[in-house]
Amino acid sequence: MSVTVEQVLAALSGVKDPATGREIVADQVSDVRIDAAGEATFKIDLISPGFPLREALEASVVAALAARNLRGTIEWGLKVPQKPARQDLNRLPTVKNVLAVAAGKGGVGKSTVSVNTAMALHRLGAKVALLDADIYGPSVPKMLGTPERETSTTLSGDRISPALYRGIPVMSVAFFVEPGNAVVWRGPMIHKLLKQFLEDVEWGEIDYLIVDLPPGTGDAQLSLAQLIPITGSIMVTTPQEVALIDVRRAVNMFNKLEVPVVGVVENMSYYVCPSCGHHDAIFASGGGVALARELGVDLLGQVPIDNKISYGGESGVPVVEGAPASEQAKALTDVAARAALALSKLSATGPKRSSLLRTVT
Ligand SMILES: Nc1ncnc2c1ncn2[C@@H]1O[C@H](COP(=O)(O)OP(=O)(O)OP(=O)(O)O)[C@@H](O)[C@H]1O
Repeated sequence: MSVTVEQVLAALSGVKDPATGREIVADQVSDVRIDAAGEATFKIDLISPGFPLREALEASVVAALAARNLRGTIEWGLKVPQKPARQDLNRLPTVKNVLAVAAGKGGVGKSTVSVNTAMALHRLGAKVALLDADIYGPSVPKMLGTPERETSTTLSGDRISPALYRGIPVMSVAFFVEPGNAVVWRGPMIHKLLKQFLEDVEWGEIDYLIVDLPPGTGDAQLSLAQLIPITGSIMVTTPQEVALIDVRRAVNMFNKLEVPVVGVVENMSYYVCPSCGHHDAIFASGGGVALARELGVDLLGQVPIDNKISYGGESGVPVVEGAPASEQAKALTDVAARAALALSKLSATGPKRSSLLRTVT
């Protein structure tokens, strides 16, 4: 008996995306076709790259078809949802989502997480760009090595094309500020420069613009977070309680700005003994887990302290690119996939604010 396109769609009609709870036939199933042997093939667009719930979705699809004595071949695609329209988001009309990477204090690995998140999502098939807005220590270009293309202005002079590193468009304060002159540049000039990055840069069609914010919660951070149309933010911390206090302050800032905090990354979580593989919590343990619970957000991952990661930063080849099969790269790739999923869920289902506003004054 030959199957029809209508039968396949009818079978799939009850299947829901486990991330959003919405029926996939609404806008994720396309291109249903039946070959000469009567076998069905169709495309399902996932809402985020490296989709951790893909197996669950696949199982529901197979079960729904089997319930009607049907079978089919799935071709997986990627369609990242557009963030909900907000007035200030018009500044970046070709960018679907802006993910800010923030930290309560310096040196916790915020730039390392930014660069590896961008690289990991790029490797998973998303269109990614990276904005280094860390006015105090713009380190993104150094962490990415030599650019394939430098930044330049267009012939008309009113548009800027970003530099290209490993296939990722990048803009950085470092391209315009001599390292020793950063102090002179702070304040209104930096603000103006970043405004230009948002309004005059030809980012192209982008699923996720990753923004490396400066650490802390001072006036500079506040004005940047207001300037940049952030869809959601992730907080990078180390496990010690003293780092966590600063994170709470930073989360409070985002809450005041109504920017959802989508998750916490605990960096330098543990050390893996290279001889025996034992995991040692050299600083403290459980801080990130407790913080995520307190905020009512996901713990996006615990990243080990490891010289592969620091070497990746020093050498200009991020660990997710240089040693993709390593435990360290997998931990960082998981962080990226979970952050992307959280953002896509926000865009697909509307924002949910962190509960911190209720718990911290
Ligand atoms: N998980 C890790 N394992 C080993 N080294 C790490 C790890 N994370 C970060 N580092 C190293 O720690 C240093 C600080 O990291 P990074 O520059 O990413 O921090 P940051 O929070 O962005 O700092 P800043 O406040 O200067 O912007 C770098 O030398 C980096 O390579």
